[in-house]
Amino acid sequence: MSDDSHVHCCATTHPSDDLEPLREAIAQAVRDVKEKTPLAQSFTNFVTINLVANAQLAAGGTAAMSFLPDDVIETAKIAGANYINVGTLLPFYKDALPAIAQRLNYLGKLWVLDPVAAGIGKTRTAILQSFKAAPPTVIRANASEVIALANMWGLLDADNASRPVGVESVDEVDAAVEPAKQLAQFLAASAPNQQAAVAVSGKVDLVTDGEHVYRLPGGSALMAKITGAGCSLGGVTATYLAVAEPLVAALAASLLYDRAAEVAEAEAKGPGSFQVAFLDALWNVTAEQVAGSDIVTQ
Ligand SMILES: Nc1ncnc2c1ncn2[C@@H]1O[C@H](COP(=O)(O)OP(=O)(O)OP(=O)(O)O)[C@@H](O)[C@H]1O
Ligand SMILES: Cc1ncsc1CCO
Ligand SMILES: [Mg+2]
Repeated sequence: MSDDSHVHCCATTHPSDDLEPLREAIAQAVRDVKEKTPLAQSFTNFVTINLVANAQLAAGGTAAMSFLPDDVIETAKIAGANYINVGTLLPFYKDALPAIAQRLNYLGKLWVLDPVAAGIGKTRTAILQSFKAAPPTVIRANASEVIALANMWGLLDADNASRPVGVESVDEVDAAVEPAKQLAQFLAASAPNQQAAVAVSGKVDLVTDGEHVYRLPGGSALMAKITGAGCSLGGVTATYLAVAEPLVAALAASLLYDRAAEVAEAEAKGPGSFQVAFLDALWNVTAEQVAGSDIVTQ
């Protein structure tokens, strides 16, 4: 068998590559969530809060949504991981979110950040700035948000211009490779076991632990036609973070989303039926399908 045919055979059907240990850890994370039904707590936006909870349940976990600091901290004590999404802000968040992040970090509680609309508004900027001193373990965002946050935290050189973006990405995932690596390295430096990850969503998703970069092709363009695809991916990433290390959690969640989106697209007539089919597919996609996905490391 030539090298070419070997690569073709195994990348597309039954993978047998040097990612085998990582694939086994991803499969184990998917199985563990289905078996252990871990609780991941969310402090998230009002637009997509229902989809976040339903996606966490469909992946096999459980959900709890909280906003008041004492509620968040008490729930964090019984949750496996936590999720903060700054999509819709209220005045009290300006003090509450920095205090919550500090307390989570002090207690050693892991959390995932979705810096929705990073760069927009003084309040959001103050909140996201404050997280630099009490960082999450995983960041899940679109490319524009990753670039904006890395800039805000002073992790980039002047070449990477910062500008505010809305909730939709205006950048390609490839433009966020270096910002994502810088962010992951920064998170890892203050993380338990020095392990962290950044997941950048888009047509081809990208996940990095600060050292390695993994590109995840596939999914469906219809994901951009339902609100909360990204927000709920952050929530499901927290569900996996309750049972797995950050890199494995970020990969498992992003790959589950890609496979489930493909199943849903085949059944959907439009965005409405797509969202319903997508939730069903989150439930039905197997650990083997997730772990057997194409993962591009070049
Ligand atoms: N063109 C596309 N093709 C395939 N998958 C896509 C596409 N665009 C987005 N996705 C998928 O949609 C999910 C969310 O990614 P997206 O980049 O839209 O997040 P987002 O901008 O933060 O979304 P939101 O803030 O609306 O929740 C990911 O699973 C990603 O792979
Ligand atoms: C549409 C929208 N507006 C604030 S948060 C949100 C959900 C997608 O990020
Ligand atoms: Mg988003």
